[in-house]
Amino acid sequence: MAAFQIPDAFSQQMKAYFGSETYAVFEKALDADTKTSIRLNPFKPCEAFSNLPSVAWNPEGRVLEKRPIFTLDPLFHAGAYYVQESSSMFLGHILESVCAPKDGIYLDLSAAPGGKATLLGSYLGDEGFLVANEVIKARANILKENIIKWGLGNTMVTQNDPEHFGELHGFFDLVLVDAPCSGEGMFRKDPEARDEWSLDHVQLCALRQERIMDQAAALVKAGGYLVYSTCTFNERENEEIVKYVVSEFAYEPVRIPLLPEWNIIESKVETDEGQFFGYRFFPHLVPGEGLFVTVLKRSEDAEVLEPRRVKDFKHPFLKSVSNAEAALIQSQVDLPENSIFYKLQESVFWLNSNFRQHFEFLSRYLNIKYFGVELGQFSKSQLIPSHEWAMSIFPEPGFPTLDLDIKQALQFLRREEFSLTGDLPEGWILITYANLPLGWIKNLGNRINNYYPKEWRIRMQGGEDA
Ligand SMILES: C[S@@+](CC[C@H](N)C(=O)[O-])C[C@H]1O[C@@H](n2cnc3c(N)ncnc32)[C@H](O)[C@@H]1O
Repeated sequence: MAAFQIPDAFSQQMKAYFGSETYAVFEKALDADTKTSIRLNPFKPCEAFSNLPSVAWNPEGRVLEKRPIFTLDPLFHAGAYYVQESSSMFLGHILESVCAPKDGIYLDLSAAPGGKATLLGSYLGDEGFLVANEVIKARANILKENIIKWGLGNTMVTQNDPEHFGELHGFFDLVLVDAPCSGEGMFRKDPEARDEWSLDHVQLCALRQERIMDQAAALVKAGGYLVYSTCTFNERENEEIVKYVVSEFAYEPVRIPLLPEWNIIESKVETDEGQFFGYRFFPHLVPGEGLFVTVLKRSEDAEVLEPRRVKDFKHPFLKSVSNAEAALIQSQVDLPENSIFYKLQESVFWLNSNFRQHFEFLSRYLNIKYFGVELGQFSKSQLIPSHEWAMSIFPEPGFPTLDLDIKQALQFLRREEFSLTGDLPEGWILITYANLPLGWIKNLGNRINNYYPKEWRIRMQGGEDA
């Protein structure tokens, strides 16, 4: 028996959905090669991908001719792009179509590794604020790393179970639930997913999705949006969940405009509350993976929770920064006017002060793993810059910059020793590749210390000839 066969019960289900003839085309597509795509970071512009075709529904998406070794591309480590299959990038089209408020507070409830969270962050830019949450600790760490690399400073990474959001009903302008699912849409990209599939697993996933939606649907404020997606085709985990949500909460349908050549299938979901819409991506019709997504609008008479003012901010780990310390930071670092600072352990963090009240309110309930931009630590009144700061889109004025070629950049990313010729100033130097920051070195005169984080260093050899 061949490895990773398509399960019989799955074939029957899909035959019933498509009919035998279309099913045969669909099944064939499950064994075809996938197309690799990336989504560019609009705040870290680079020329490298300008000649590649865009993803049809997302101008920041690019379709690659073949899959490169991303580990050996310094631009990948610089956060210039995120590797994301193209169906998932439809979220960008949804945000634009519904004119989701750019100055809103968004929540991505199941955000790791961060594909959709970085897309939401790009959309919000410096106007809005995103809570990117992941319940599983190891996955929350990966999410944090990806948010740091994306570098926008508009995101707070939390590690909480959806149940922990119970005090935040009506708080968010938009909530995304990209739910854990039976993964039928991954049968092409990840054939092992076929072996993990069973009807029992589908049912287990659906019940978990209902539990997650019991929490998530309550978190959206009146007039806000709930976006629900899965990477499965199963109606039990898709259309049935839409029916479940609208039977429990007051939501209105949202219809997203499509171009016929995109080959995205609109699914009409008939409920006791009227007709709702879902969008289905099938591998024989689109270049990306299988996906289902729906958008619902919370009724205007639902609740709205404004963050209550926290008079004297108190938190077990997070401390406010005194006016004197804030002035010292501002004197050494050229940051936007709307800046506020906090200390976590010994590190100083920057946050957009427009979101101070929201952040302080959220910090009462959520387990914070990262937020804003970690700037560094003070030593004798001097700020020792952090790697997180180097990865952020804030300029690093006052620090000299050195742009490396591909060979040197890979040596830097491997934390290998390398020599640099020319007149280098002593002290901290920001290392860049194609003018995008990669991290810090410190020139001590007789040697150079490489401050690329040990846990991020690349172990793969090669790539210098790219
Ligand atoms: C499909 S993935 C999310 C992918 C992510 N949105 C992205 O675009 O990169 C689903 C996530 O839900 C998380 N998860 C698992 N069980 C969960 C639960 N009970 N509640 C919320 N999230 C859960 C998983 O750990 C996983 O990271």
